Amino acid sequence: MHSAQGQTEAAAGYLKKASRIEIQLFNFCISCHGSLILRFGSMKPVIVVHGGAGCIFKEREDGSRSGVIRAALKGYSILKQGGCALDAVEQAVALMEDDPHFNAGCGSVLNQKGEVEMDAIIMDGKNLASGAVSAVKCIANPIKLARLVMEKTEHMLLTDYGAQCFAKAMGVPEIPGEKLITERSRERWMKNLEPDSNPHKFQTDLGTVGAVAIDSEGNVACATSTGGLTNKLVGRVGDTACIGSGGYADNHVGATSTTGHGESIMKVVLARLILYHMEQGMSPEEASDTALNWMKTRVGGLGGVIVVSNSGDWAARFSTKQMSWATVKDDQLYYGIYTGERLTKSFEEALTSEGF
Ligand SMILES: COC(=O)C[C@H](N)C(=O)O
Repeated sequence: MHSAQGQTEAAAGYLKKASRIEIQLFNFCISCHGSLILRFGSMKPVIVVHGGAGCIFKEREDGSRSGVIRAALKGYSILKQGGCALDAVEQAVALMEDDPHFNAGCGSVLNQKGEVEMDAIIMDGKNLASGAVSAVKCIANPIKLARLVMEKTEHMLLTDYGAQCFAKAMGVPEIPGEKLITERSRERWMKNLEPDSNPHKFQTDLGTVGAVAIDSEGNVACATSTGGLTNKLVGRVGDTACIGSGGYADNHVGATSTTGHGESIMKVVLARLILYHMEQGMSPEEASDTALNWMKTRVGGLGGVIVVSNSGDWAARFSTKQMSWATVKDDQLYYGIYTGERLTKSFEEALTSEGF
């Protein structure tokens, strides 16, 4: 054992042993590129939510602000209790679907026929599993149905009648379509039908909802839900239901959820594009701005995004006039609606002021 070879063998043996010890001490994983990621202890959880990019009308501003804050608090509470990122994003989005201030679930905009048709997607960054529904009617929480598609089928996207049959089979209660329609969405629909109406007027104040999160295990997830565009053609499927456009999550990079002009988002595959920029070394903020700028210059589309990286860095960026968003990290809430606005409160204080 005094030869150089002997020493090398001894060192190799020691390393083998040491790495076995490390395996026992630390939670670790090997990425598909073969790099070893050691996680010392657990990740700090982070959640970011949005309530839609666009031009938020004054009458919807307070409701939209408080809706995203409540959703972020809900999601963060789940993460803080050791819950997983998937549960946090699903519950945060479901809360906003139930809130009539947003264009998702109850409060969804109406299609040309005056009906609600909703799209939703959820994705698990651990294994790239994803589930989506498009053009679904008469259910309260499309995001929950999307999760069932992910977990109970071998498919990734169910649409319209097929999604409705699946919902029935899963015991998801069917509700009257009227229950999803608010006074505001019906008024807009009627105004848009007037011959001299400006078809773009209400297209800017919509309110799609979304969430991204990282949990204490380092798993990321995203969820997005929408009623789509006002007075859209029956059967129109937007970006929200399409993997890579409305959202994407991959533990090797991070997670993102998008909002804005769906047809533009689909043309540049916005969610995956942001993660691609991050893979090339950009921060979540740089990647978001670069991708949003590309969408604007290449196809003339505006939108907004939320991002969390696999190291817990986050961003909420938009090229529209406004986007309501809220984040909780390190027990601190951050939120805003206007460009450059970043208000903050402690998590505990926010829980009390929101009546949780
Ligand atoms: C803010 O509006 C939206 O996000 C709409 C959604 N992206 C759609 O086109 O279906």
